[in-house]
Amino acid sequence: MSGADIRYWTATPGGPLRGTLRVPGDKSISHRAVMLGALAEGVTRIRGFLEGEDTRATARVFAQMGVRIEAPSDGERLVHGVGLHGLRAPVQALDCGNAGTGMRLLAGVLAGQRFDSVLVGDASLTRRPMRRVIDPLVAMGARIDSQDGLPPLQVHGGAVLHGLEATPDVASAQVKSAILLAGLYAQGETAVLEPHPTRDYTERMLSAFGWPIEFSPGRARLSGGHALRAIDVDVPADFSSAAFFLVAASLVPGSELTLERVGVNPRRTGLLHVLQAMGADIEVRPAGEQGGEPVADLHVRHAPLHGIEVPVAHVPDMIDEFPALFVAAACASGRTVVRGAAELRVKESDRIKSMAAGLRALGVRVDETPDGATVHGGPLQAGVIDSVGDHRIAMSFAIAGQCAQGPVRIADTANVATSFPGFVALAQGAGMGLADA
Ligand SMILES: O=C(O)C1=C[C@@H](OP(=O)(O)O)[C@@H](O)[C@H](O)C1
Ligand SMILES: C=C(OP(=O)(O)O)C(=O)O
Repeated sequence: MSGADIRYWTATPGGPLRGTLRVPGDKSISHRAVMLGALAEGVTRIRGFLEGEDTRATARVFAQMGVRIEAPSDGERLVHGVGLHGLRAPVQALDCGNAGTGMRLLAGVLAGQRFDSVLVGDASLTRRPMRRVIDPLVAMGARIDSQDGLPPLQVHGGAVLHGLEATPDVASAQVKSAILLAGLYAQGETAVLEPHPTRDYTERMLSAFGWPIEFSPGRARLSGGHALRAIDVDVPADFSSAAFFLVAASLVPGSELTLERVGVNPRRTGLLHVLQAMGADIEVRPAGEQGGEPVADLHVRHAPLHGIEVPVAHVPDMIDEFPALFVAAACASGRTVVRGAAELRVKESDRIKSMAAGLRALGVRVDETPDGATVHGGPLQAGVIDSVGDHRIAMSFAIAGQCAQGPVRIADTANVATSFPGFVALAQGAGMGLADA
């Protein structure tokens, strides 16, 4: 990106956050709804689809393989499924943009096709490790080439896949999902036994699309040779997007905010438990089910936070929320210790390094470790932050700016559109001091 293209935000304390907000649709569910809708028989109607760059990239990839996807209104998609074997060979490389989820799950789908394909991504995605999906898929019979386990991935068509009992070392829903999606095309049974349970959206959605699957936390098992039948998918609001507002309203005196109909799958709500343990006042008001997922209105009021040792068992259930947690920790009294979170180093950026650098620029002491950090709460000063093109880093420092003693200027914020289009307007509407300049 040339200097002239870099977008900046300026975050300043704006006063209490108030009102009722609905954040955009869940990213993980939106990716999967397009994928399974494309491979199903019939027309899948998606409501609450995340209009983010990551999920739109996934929709474009399936359009390149002959799937008709209509967008009758904002957040709505009609996916005209082509059936499990109906995808067509793409003419060009399939561009997943910034999305690890898109690329890793697609690798599983493409491993079972008759045609060759190439998966590419942006500069950040091109640095992210793919061996974690390549190795189990190759063990199932797939043929995938890469340079040192990094994108682009060349997926060769016509491989005969067989089922496998996979025991990945890393707790990753993306790895589990890639294996299960390849398992749809495999002979025999495919099982995944995880080192720690991760989000189970692929399992729940396969079942809703009529594919026989057995699953329980940390375990999933299915066989090839069935069919997917189109359904309607009503996507709940994304907990990871709501997280920024949970932290901001907890930190800013006088705040009282309700986040409506947020997906509260237990594999996503680790931050809720951790913030509550730090003293946050968050009430979870169950609001039934949406798209087969539990949803709740989250009512948050300002409360003073104190540092804690984050229980390692919560780490996979809050993996995308650590940047926001680091800000909560910086504004809390005492120390917050994070361990067992080495996965943060292989996200859109090295999120331990990016958050430590940004917080230090605001005068906060952060001691990094290979798998976490200790954040010492204290006053935040004015400063300039580089988001390094990582959406969650940019939004986290917008929250930090609400508690700082002077303006926090954040460089390179355009990437927020990957997961949270409309963040600035929603944040301003809630009362945050945030200028897109
Ligand atoms: O399966 C998914 O939709 C996701 C899984 C997580 O990644 P890992 O599987 O790498 O932990 C998460 O960080 C990502 O934002 C979405
Ligand atoms: C890690 C993330 O997404 P992905 O892996 O899909 O790029 C994220 O959204 O924080």
